Amino acid sequence: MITGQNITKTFKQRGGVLAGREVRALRGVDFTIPKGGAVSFIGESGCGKTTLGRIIAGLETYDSGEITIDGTPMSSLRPRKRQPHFRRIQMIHQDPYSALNPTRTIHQTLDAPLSLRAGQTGRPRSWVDERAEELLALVGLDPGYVLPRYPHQLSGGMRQRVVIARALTVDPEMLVADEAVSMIDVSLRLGILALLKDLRERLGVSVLFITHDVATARYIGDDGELYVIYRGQVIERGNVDTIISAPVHPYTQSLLSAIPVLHGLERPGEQPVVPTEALNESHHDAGCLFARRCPFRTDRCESEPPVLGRDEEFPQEHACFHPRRRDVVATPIERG
Ligand SMILES: Nc1ncnc2c1ncn2[C@@H]1O[C@H](COP(=O)(O)OP(=O)(O)OP(=O)(O)O)[C@@H](O)[C@H]1O
Repeated sequence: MITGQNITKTFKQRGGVLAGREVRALRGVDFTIPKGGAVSFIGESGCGKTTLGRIIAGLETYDSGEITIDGTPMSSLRPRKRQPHFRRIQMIHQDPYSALNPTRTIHQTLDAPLSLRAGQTGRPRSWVDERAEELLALVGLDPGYVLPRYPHQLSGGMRQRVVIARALTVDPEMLVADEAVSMIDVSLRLGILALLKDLRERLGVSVLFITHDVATARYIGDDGELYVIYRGQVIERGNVDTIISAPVHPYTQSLLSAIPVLHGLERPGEQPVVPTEALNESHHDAGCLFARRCPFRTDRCESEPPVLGRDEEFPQEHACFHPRRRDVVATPIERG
């Protein structure tokens, strides 16, 4: 199990007109990813979901907070001693082509980490080739066809399967799939999602999806948890089906709506949700971060920050003073 408490991260813009300006990518995020569980982080571009995924995978530092992997708080270890823990969390990036070395055959790509693993675990050399074939078969590829080939000789879907096979060489506890199907041909996406779902079921590996696409979040399993992130904060969290079928935060409602903006359905005549880019993000952090875009805001929202929590009325957690089921048109979902 992997947990995070109050994770914060601020970036300083390096170049351009905004050089020196601070970007609060994460403003105190808590999360729990159970063993074998499926969690999705969803939110619009720039909300901080990739930063959080990279922190969980040990690829990015964080300013404050604590990450605990299988009961061990990472702050109790020196950076070098953290590596073996984070190695068990493998990231699958959106572009499988750039993730693979174009000058290496798939055999060479898998041989390196497997040889290392064999050395660590005292296995014979013959195990390396056997395991490479086994892993390729596990991800739905024909080892005989794939092993001698270079990445450019494979389709995008095949390449992403190779990336997943490579991630499996270290017997990971968790796969972090960051928009893992967004650059793959639409016809092949479902196959990759089905594979991740299958690996979860067969190997007990947990899967973290980072996506802006609600259908992806939902596909992985109806026991999955959904975290809706807005400007570095989790604003709604709970069972994926519960949130998708009955979101209570106006931001989630606007995100799930088939139409690009949520009109003031509850209070006709109110202004619709304002796109983020229309706002100056640097001010108005005193109250709810969504207040200026929200058609349901009141004075309280402008001055007091709502805290993520559960009340008696709704099963999911939310950070809103005016949670309510509203009649939004959700994106149609197809689940295999
Ligand atoms: N290395 C960096 N240096 C400076 N700012 C950064 C860096 N990485 C991320 N940011 C900023 O932090 C914020 C969160 O970025 P992040 O990539 O985590 O968001 P995201 O929700 O994953 O967006 P996207 O879906 O577009 O990848 C953004 O404002 C982004 O510009």
